[in-house]
Amino acid sequence: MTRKLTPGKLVLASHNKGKLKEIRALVEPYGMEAISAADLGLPEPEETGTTFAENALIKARSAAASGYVALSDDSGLQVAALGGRPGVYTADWAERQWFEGEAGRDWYMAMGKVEGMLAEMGPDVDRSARFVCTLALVWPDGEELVVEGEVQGSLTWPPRGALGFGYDPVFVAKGMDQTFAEIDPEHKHAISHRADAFAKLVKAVF
Ligand SMILES: O=P(O)(O)OP(=O)(O)OP(=O)(O)OC[C@H]1O[C@@H](n2cnc3c(O)ncnc32)[C@H](O)[C@@H]1O
Ligand SMILES: [Mg+2]
Repeated sequence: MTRKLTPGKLVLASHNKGKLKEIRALVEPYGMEAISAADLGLPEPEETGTTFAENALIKARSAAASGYVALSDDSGLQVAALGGRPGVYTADWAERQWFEGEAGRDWYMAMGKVEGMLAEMGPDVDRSARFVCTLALVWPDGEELVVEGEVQGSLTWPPRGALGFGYDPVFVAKGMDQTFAEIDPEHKHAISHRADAFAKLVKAVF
């Protein structure tokens, strides 16, 4: 049985403002006081893993060195026709996309690359994609928990909507017409890859 999380401080080991906002909204109802790694002045570790779980653990272990329980999120977009790419490298394809609030839409450049590759495959190319989210929870004494969530959907182009973050304007979940950037945050929180992973975390630790 996994250890339970008692209300108190929780370090969010992410430097992505969009993610931080979503994770805060998910954990605060459970009595957790979310502080970001940047607020604590923690360094941003290099994501050298080849899986979402490895990268999530790298980030959470590094933040747990602060002495607080740490929660990290490693996520990405997997495009079926591209054999699951960009996957773990989604942020790399978008370069430093977590600055997008201030500095423009780097994910848009990454999507230029994705759309270019899909276009070469012809007009009938399969546009199925999924978002994956792996959450890692690490206690300062080394206990660890990893959970994974996903949401199936497809890519749309051109982008639509101004809500959410990252690739939300080009992702339409299965059975929906609107992109993740066109629906209310509450709606995204109910069906997203992050919500799916978080539901598993809640079952285990609350
Ligand atoms: O590592 P941290 O500091 O948490 O921030 P990051 O942005 O580098 O995050 P990842 O390494 O996990 O890369 C995830 C990529 O997938 C994108 N992404 C993840 N979840 C998303 C969501 O819900 N909507 C849109 N894009 C998302 C995100 O913008 C990144 O480009
Ligand atoms: Mg990252």
